[in-house]
Amino acid sequence: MAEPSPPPPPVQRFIEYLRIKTVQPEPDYAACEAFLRRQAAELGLEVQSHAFVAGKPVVVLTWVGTEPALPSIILNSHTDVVPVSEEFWTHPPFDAARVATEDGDFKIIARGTQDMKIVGHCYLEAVRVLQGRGARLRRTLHLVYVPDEETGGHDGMRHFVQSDMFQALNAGFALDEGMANPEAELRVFYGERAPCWVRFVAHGNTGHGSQFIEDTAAEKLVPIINHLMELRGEQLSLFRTPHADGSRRTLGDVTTVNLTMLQAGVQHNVVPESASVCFDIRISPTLDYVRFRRDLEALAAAHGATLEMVQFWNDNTMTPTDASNPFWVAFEGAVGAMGIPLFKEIFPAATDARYLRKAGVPALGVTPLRNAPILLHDHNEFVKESEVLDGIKFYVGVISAIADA
Ligand SMILES: CSCC[C@H](NC=O)C(=O)O
Ligand SMILES: [Zn+2]
Ligand SMILES: [Zn+2]
Repeated sequence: MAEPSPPPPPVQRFIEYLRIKTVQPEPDYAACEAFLRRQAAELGLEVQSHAFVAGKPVVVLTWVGTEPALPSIILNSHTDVVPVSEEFWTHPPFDAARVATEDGDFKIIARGTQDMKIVGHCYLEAVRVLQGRGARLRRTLHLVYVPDEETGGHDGMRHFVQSDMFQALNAGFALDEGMANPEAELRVFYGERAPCWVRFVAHGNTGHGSQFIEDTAAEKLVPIINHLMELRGEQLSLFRTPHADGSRRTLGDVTTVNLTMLQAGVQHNVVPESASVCFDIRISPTLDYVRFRRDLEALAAAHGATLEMVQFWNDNTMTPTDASNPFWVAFEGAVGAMGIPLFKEIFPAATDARYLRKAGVPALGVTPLRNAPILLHDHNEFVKESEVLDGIKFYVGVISAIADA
């Protein structure tokens, strides 16, 4: 059989990015920064890098616009990827194998292809295309590469948005990640659900497992668990009920509740002195998060348990998707001109865009993968070569429009 032709240069560079092991919990950020600096040098972009936490750099590549006093555009992406269970992969997850498909395309198989190196890579390639055409954009572009999104952004974007370095960017609008869609529309995320990770802890009487011990730790947790499971049931029914106009509800429209950890006990015949239960709750912006938090506190108190807020995001700023937002108008126009249908949604999980929105920078979450399986955090994550090349064209159109808005 004939050797397949080598990948086109933009795909070759994508493969190079994917081979850098920026995998949690010990991402190789040094190699990643070196890669980004090489790209910036080729493209004549200015580079700023600052590690707010040792060894975890935020790298900003800047293409100055013709009107640098205007608010700038942030093109954000995280460089870290989630761990792999290598035994479930058909190809080593950091080889970035290029495998021919029957329809003449290729699969690029690697951790981070969808989440979200395709996005960070396409930003750079789009700049390369625009520069090749001799284009000049009005607004300054900042390609921002942040660490540690996958662990909540606490060591990356959280510090960055509070920094002078961020203030100096004078950002007016941002793009960040979205999610693939098995359907034909491009999903565009204009807000996110607030992550709320809670732990209820109860203490109680102990004794021999053969007795009627009263007021035990575990039984204090039972009504708490029941209450939250009831809420879960209500929200699940709501999720399955279409909107009044017949359109289906998405996860972003409802609040999900999952019991994720339970702990108690030392031995089968010993009534445990303490017990704890953890929930991963994602609060829809349709719910009042301040009141929700108070209700959880009251629930714990009513049953003699303590409540630990492991994560609580106290903001639900949404990016306007109407004529009041000139960047939305430009985005929607550019996407429409490419003949791509849009589907507006609230992101079900948490991305770094929440820090940007809270800091006052309107942000949209987009990953240019349509008619494609959702593989983020999954085994055998891949994108097709044609999707990378189409993604570059997508950002050429979108970036030109929003940078001239
Ligand atoms: C609360 S920070 C956790 C962030 C994480 N983001 C991506 O998966 C998530 O679980 O949504
Ligand atoms: Zn991501
Ligand atoms: Zn992720």
